[in-house]
Amino acid sequence: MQFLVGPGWWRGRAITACVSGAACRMLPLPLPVLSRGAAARSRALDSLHSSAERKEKIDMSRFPVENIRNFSIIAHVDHGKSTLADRLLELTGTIDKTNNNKQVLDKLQVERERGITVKAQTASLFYNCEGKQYLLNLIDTPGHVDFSYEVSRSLSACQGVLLVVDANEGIQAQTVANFFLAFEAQLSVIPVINKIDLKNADPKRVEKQIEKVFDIPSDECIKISAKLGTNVESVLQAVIERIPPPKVHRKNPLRALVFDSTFDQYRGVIANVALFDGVVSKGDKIVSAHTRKTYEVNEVGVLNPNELPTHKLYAGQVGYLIAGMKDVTEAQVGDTLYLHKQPVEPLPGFKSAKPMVFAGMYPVDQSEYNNLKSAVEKLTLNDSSVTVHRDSSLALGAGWRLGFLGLLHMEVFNQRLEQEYNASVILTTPTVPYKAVLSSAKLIKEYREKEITIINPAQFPDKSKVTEYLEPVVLGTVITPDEYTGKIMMLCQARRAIQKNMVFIDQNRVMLKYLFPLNEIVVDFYDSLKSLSSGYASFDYEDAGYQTAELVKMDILLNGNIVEELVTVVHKDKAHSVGKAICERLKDSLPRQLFEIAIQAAIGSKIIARETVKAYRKNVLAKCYGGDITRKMKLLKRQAEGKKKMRKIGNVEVPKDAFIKVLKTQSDNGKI
Ligand SMILES: Nc1nc2c(ncn2[C@@H]2O[C@H](COP(=O)(O)OP(=O)(O)OP(=O)(O)O)[C@@H](O)[C@H]2O)c(=O)[nH]1
Repeated sequence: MQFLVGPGWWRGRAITACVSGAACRMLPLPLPVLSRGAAARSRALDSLHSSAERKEKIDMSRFPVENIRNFSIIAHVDHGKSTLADRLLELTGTIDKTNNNKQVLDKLQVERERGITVKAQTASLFYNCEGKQYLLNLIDTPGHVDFSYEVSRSLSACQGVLLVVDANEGIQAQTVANFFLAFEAQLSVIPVINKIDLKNADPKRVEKQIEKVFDIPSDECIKISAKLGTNVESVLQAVIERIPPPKVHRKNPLRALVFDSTFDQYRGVIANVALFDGVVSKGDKIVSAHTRKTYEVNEVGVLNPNELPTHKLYAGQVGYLIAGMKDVTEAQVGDTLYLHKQPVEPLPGFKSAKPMVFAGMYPVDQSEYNNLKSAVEKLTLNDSSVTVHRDSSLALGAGWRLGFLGLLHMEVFNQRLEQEYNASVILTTPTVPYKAVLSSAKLIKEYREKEITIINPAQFPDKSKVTEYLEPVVLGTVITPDEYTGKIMMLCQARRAIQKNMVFIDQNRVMLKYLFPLNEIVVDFYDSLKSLSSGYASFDYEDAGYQTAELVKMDILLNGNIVEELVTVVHKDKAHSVGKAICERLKDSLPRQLFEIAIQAAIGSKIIARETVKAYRKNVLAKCYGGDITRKMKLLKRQAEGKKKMRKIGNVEVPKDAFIKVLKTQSDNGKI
């Protein structure tokens, strides 16, 4: 197998001496005023939040660097990250133990409705062990590939991870992807085999997979049931024993990394920070290395999991900071904050997220443009992996072309706009970022470069002006029970994929690696894979650059007129089937009119698919029995004029809601 980790990498990690687990007390760390158990503490915290006057705050200097552990929980989708986080919050007294604690860190409505984590969440836990007071900063991360940018950013604030693997499903595609994110970041990895209570759980088999694929000895795996709470204490002990404290210097000038941020309409930007050096307190004057703007810190604190103000934050700690940043551009994820009087070298920050799909977004009603603009700006602050370019369209007016990490990401963004900002939007057909190497001197001059990226199909240059087209490709990993391998290989072939590797991770599970054109997997590949493997196969992918491709621009025409919003770029071999699908869908959403409507898909001047909406011949004389002949003539003339007028304009009048319906159906169905 190609990417097994070399032996011994794992054992080199730092280990902090820790006392035996038996002596650890699973108690909440009592604050001076909050010492009567979790319930009292919870009540006290409520009052802390409600009363700005409250003086007693946690003294964070009580947590020296050696008593701090910063870690993320990473896993494949649904392997139990958020449930494990619930149990850790309960065990440390951060929340009361009740039967209602289900994925408490998944706070967004979209997360609760879809049952998935889309946003990484931080929680600081206070834990007493052998007389020592530990500060454990936990970050619960999403599992779906579209949100892996959240995972990689979260890892920058950590020294270790809990790699959770389902005891029944075993290692899946995102387990591998997330493990390598942690491995490349040189973090300590604690494998946790979860759901051992399941009837079909086979932790021994999963241990062997972990040993084979990640070279982690099986005796390092911790077997738990996060749902029932079985053996979860050992996870806390392992965090203390196996994850090293952060390497930081409190005496140095402040260096705080902004690794996430959210927007609160009353308090402005709330930046999640990891302190690499120094100390920050309320009242400090700080500078953003990115914008060079100076701010006064209004509040610092930790997330417990709600905001809990503190006097200060010290190097090694992870918390939040509010400093009157009102404009969304002021709080860049990856920025370094430092003290006004003590400039420092900024931290490396993050590679920016690379969008995989682009779509046009427009307000349903243009009068809503400014409201939508403000909503998009605020939401992109909470989700910095979305890229935004201004755009406009003849039919839909002013809007944006947004870049997303995948279709689920696009759907979630849309849902959040609707739910959190009450915004109603139109999304156009999603497209992947193609490239063209230009041959036309005129175009090269216009674009000021020879190779251009096309994120709007309407701007796809003609073949006569191009040396070659390039399409984005990804290296995909499929993990499946062996019995589905044949069918999956056929599916991959149909998606123009090239096989790169195949390896057995145990007696009956196969890991396949394929190079896929991104366009072929971004929409419905995952659904097809799930349906032909009865839900057992998993899929993940990573960017693998570009390859030459025979691409064509496909226009959709209504009675000979191009519909700009429905222009798509497709591979030459797929043009017919995609064109047919769009025409059929458009036919369903256009009302019949007084004349026939030809819906056509065309490549250049060649029509490749056609549907017809029959004319609705209104019998305007139906109510004129007998009667006056001049009245009949008048009505017939009016009908003819109506037809003539539409034809004369040379355009079909598409009711706006019908048009919106087509665009919405496309993105809802995700079929194109
Ligand atoms: N039987 C059993 N079910 C579990 C256990 N842990 C989690 N689950 C269930 O597995 C499902 C997924 O759990 P989550 O905690 O949401 O998983 P996740 O990894 O956070 O999911 P994403 O954030 O969407 O990737 C839920 O229905 C949980 O109740 C366990 O130990 N045993």
